[in-house]
Parts: sequence; C-alpha cells; structure tokens
Amino acid sequence: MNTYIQIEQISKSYQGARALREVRLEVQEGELFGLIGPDGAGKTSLIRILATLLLPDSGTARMGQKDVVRDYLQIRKRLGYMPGKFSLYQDLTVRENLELFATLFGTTIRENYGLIKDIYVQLEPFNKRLAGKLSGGMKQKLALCCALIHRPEVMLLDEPTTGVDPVSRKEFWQMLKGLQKEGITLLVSTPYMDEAKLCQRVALIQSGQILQTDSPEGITRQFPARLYAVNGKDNYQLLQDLRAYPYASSVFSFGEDIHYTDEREEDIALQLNEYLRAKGHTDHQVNPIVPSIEDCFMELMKQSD
Ligand SMILES: Nc1ncnc2c1ncn2[C@@H]1O[C@H](COP(=O)(O)OP(=O)(O)OP(=O)(O)O)[C@@H](O)[C@H]1O
Repeated sequence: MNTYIQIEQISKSYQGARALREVRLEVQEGELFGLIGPDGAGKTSLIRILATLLLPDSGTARMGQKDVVRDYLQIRKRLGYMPGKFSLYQDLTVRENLELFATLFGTTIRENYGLIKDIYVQLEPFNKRLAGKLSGGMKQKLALCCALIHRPEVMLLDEPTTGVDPVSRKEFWQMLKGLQKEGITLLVSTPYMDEAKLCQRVALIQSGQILQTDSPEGITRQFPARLYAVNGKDNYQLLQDLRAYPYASSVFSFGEDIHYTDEREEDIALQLNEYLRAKGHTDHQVNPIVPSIEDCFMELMKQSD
C-alpha cells in the first residue's frame, strides 16, 4: 500500500504558544485513520495545515505526492474538507447548498451522485429546508455530501461527530466505512476515545505531540501493566486510599469505577483487597480488566509528563 499523507516534523505556534511539536505521521492510501485527542491537543491545527488553510512554521507535509505549501492548488482539487464548525450556508436550502458546492468545483450533483446517494437519500425529504433549520445529525450529513460532491481522493474531517447524538454518530461512522470502500483515504479527528476502535489505525495526540500510532488493538496490547477496576460504596474514600497505597502506579476515576495499576508486575488483586479491608472498606470489588484506548491515553500522558 502507498503512503498518501506524509507529515514530517511539522511544528506550529500561535503567538509563541506551541500548538504542534515536530509531528511525524503517515496515512496509507485508502486508510480510515483517526486522530484522537482532547480539546486543544492540536487536531484542528494539523488538519488545517493539510487542508492548505494554515502554514506550518517548520516541517513538510505531502498529500498524494504533492506538497501542502507549494502545490496547494492541486491539493485543493483532490481534497474534501469538513471543518469542525458548521461549514454550510445556513440561509440556503439543502439542495441549494449542494448545487453551490458542485458548481464551485466545476461539477454537477448528477455527475457524482453514485458517491453521495446513500447519504443523500436521507436528506432528500428536506431538500427545500434551510440548512440552518436542520437537526445536528442532518447538518453533518449535508456537510459530508457537500465535501464529497467533487469525488475527492482524500477526506479530512475535523471532529465530525462532536455534539452529535450517539445514534447519528454511529450512522456517521458507517457512512465513513462506506466511503473507505470507495477507495477514499480518510483522516478523521475526534475527542471521543471510544471512536478509536472504528478506525483502522489511530494516532493519539496531546499537547501538540503524537504519543503513539498503531491499530486500536496494537495500542491496547502495548499497555504496560496489569489493570484493575475497583469500586465500592464510597468511591471517594477508595480513591484516596488507593492513591495512598505505597505500590500504586496510577489511580483515576473511570465512570463508576476506579482504574488502578500497580508498580509490581505480578497479580496483586488479593493484596489490594486486603489493604482496602485494613482501611475499613467492606463492600469493595477488585477485578482485573482489559485496558481501553482511554486507559492507554492516560498511561501515555503520564509517561510523557
Ligand atoms: N488562532 C489561534 N490563536 C491562538 N491560539 C490558538 C489558535 N488556534 C489554536 N490555538 C491554540 O493551539 C492549541 C491547539 O489548538 P487546536 O484547535 O489545533 O486543537 P484541537 O485539538 O483541534 O482542539 P479543539 O477541539 O479545542 O479545537 C490550543 O492550545 C489552542 O488554544
């Protein structure tokens, strides 16, 4: 498989504040690749550089063998870009938005209808509705259709599912899988760690740095310790006691559980149980669990600190 996106040592600062630090990344042709990280991690900056809308301070990036600075006009013709903020004309109808985007790219809706058909049929009943009056999920579908109307080789999607309800999020990812089958290379950013498993490969990004790049399974497989979920009646007190345990390596709240790793390599569930009993807990549970991408993220953040 050929490399489609090649990023070498890209750095970017805003008024001295570093948003990207020597980022290296490769995305293969036809890949569904996730850029996963919290708010402010640098996802939008990186995507805007690839979309030829922002200049890097240093480093190079190539898309389909073209340089994002030197060959920006050629790249724009081959690129579909869905920005994080709503990108459509709110006071034009669904149909008018699509027609406008098609005209801007010198094409027609009919010419590339096959590519957008599955998504567009869901929008068709709202053809005459103003884009500004659509629901969040429908807006995302229209933005996707508009970004696809010129049949791009590559799609850059910046947090397309942020603020979208869980059902629409699921549907949206299915659409992205469909586009991947059409041979389109997709780079999708998201702050939702649970979406990592829907990608072929992901890069975890934090404070402008790539912490790790691998398949979602590859990342969880490399988790460096045994992980335990601890819970009980008084999770606040459990958290304090676990943090005070001399062998504790990492301790953090995770939904209704506390996730715990220990400095010792062996299975320590029994020792931990005894320690917590000695601290006065009677109803707690300690269970070994398989790490999630979020656990890996927390661990990598700890290491990079
Ligand atoms: N135009 C700007 N001026 C100053 N600082 C900026 C600007 N754009 C981004 N930043 C800062 O750069 C860092 C990276 O921001 P960026 O938007 O790339 O991250 P992100 O991962 O997309 O997060 P978000 O989802 O919050 O946009 C943040 O600290 C942000 O505050």
